[in-house]
Amino acid sequence: MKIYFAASIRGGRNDASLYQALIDDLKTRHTVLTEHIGNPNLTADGQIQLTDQAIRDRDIDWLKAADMVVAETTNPSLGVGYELAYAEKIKTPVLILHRDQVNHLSAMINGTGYFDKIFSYQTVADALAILQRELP
Ligand SMILES: O=c1[nH]c(=O)n([C@H]2C[C@H](O)[C@@H](COP(=O)(O)O)O2)cc1CO
Repeated sequence: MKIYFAASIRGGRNDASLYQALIDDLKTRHTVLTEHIGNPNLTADGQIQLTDQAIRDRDIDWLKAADMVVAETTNPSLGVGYELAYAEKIKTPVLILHRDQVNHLSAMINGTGYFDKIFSYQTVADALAILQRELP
């Protein structure tokens, strides 16, 4: 499957190594369109070599091409919220991973019936087990 992995960039990069671990696992079985999100050298400035319009248009093209969106939502991100709403509009299936012990997922996501695969997890190993079970 082609997977659009969504996670925080300008919202903050504290979980960048976690994103990398999730992407590395998905890549063993699927194609990840947004590999850059796990890049440890990508800071909260974002992809400054591109214009914001180029980032947005490229990502929407990838979102339209994706079979599935996988989002790690613990670190709040406006961009991820936008991508999730877009996925809902174009009816792309979504899987959400969130660490409830860190914060509560936005009601605007948790309260949307379309998002019916929301998994709370604690450790990286838990998250990897969810991905391996749900996206074999
Ligand atoms: O440089 C970027 N590259 C990029 O692909 N994005 C996309 C992919 C991420 O899933 C999402 C992150 O949004 P934000 O930067 O608001 O946290 O937006 C966002 C930025 C910067 O906003």
